[in-house]
Amino acid sequence: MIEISRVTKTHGGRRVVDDVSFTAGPGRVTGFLGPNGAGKSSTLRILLGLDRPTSGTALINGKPYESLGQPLRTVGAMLDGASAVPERRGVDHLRWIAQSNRIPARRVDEVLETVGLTDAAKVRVRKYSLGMKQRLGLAAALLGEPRVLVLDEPVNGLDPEGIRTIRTFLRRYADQGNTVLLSSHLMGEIAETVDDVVVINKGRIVADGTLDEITAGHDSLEDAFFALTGSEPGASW
Ligand SMILES: Nc1ncnc2c1ncn2[C@@H]1O[C@H](COP(=O)(O)OP(=O)(O)OP(=O)(O)O)[C@@H](O)[C@H]1O
Repeated sequence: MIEISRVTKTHGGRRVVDDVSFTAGPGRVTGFLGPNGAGKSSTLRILLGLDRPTSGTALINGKPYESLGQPLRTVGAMLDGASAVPERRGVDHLRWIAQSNRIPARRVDEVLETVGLTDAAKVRVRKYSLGMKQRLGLAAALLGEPRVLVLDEPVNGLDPEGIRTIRTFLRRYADQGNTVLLSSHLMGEIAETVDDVVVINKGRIVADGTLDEITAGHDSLEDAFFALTGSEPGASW
């Protein structure tokens, strides 16, 4: 369970996150949607303890990230899929994370299998395609068998097959009772993946509900999004 409550973040006097509140619950895939610069990453960074809010609270299973005993066992995060050292082999990247978080080495093989990277495990990350880097990022997020997943733009740059793979995985993961929060500015790709939708624009939440509630009265999530954010197709993304 993720609970964001009245979070505000100010940079140089400007509110880039402005009184943001929403929850993401177990068994659901929640899409955190908004145009570029809307405040998605800033909010997720606060949730994951990488930045401090100016005010408000962001809790994972009732606790701020800093108070989680073994954070990787509670929440898996992918903020940028390509964060591994390019000269490292995929398997070594995962082993390093496992070791430094006291996660058993057997998990490395398991998550490689889960994301379909077993055959590429010994290839250096610099040779990975974007989709393979995203899979590696997901594998790292899954190492600690967390019940909560937070993914920033997980389908960005993926081809349709890569998007389908991630979508199928997240659906299954949520169906097992886990909590999934993912951000995106790609409405078309996300509509088929999410159960709940939170829309942020210029730092403020402009809509929050189930996919059906948000799209009611519109032809698609994309149309709803443009109506809610007042943006034009292609204007900012
Ligand atoms: N450290 C910082 N100092 C100043 N401004 C910042 C800082 N971090 C973020 N911002 C600004 O806050 C706003 C929100 O950025 P953020 O990255 O959260 O948006 P986003 O919705 O994730 O968009 P994107 O998809 O483009 O990353 C932007 O205008 C950005 O320039």
